[in-house]
Amino acid sequence: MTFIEMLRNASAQNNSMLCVGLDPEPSRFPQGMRGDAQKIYDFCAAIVDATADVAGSFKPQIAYFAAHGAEDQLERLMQHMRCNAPHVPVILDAKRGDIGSTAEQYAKEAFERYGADAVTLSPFMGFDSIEPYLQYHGKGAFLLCRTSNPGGNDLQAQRLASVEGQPLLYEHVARQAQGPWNKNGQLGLVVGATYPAEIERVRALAPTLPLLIPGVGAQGGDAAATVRAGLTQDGMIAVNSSRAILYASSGDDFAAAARQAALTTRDALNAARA
Ligand SMILES: O=c1ccn([C@@H]2O[C@H](COP(=O)(O)O)[C@@H](O)[C@H]2O)c(=O)[nH]1
Repeated sequence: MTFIEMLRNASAQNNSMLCVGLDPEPSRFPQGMRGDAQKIYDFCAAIVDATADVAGSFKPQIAYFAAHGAEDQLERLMQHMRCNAPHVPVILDAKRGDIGSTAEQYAKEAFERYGADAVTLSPFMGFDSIEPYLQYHGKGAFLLCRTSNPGGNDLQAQRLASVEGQPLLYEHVARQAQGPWNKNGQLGLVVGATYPAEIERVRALAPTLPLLIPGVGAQGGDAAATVRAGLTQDGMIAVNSSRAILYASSGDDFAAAARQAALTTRDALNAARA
């Protein structure tokens, strides 16, 4: 099954456009685990188990594991998700971008070492930096397009004078991903929930691509505006929330609280469907 089929099936089965983000920060763990980087797997596995029937996708952010030398725990977590939530696709948020030969190694890391269903990529180095990921049949890749952070505009909103019609850089990325770059039919785009007008613009340029939309929850993006701007008949959305779910409680009830936060977010997204 391809990544896009998995995303469609999981979204339908769990009635969910919510992507549960896994950004484990030991200093924010509940009392008995606090500050202990050896507990990253236990913390994340508890969140996965509590949200497996609520999430349309999971998104571990690799930096939160690598910063603690916890890549082995990420491997175990990926295995845990495959066993305990096999219907939910996993998007490895790695934001890789490098020349082709190095990209081959990053693709191997994401899809062979970790067994991710999709990965996030920076398209800044052009198509040859994306191509190695497309060699993996059925695997997905989300290209950064209009990111959720305020500085995203520094480059992404610059006009490309060399391209016909003079689009903004993020508009050009959206067009390339919808068109000539989408060699395996599994490309998607990352667009921030903090910029609903840009989500709408990206959706107009890329009507059938899945959009990964971080920025609701801790970053304050509007869930309803996100759905109205991004969701269409042909275009799926995966709306990510990480900290607001992971740290809904700092007590021993953290997993139950995460589940409740995930349910509330999922229901808010569903309520905004047309
Ligand atoms: O434009 C982007 C691209 C990626 N992210 C990532 O999403 C989560 C957001 O976490 P919250 O706690 O829900 O704010 C995080 O992993 C970012 O690296 C993004 O925020 N914006």
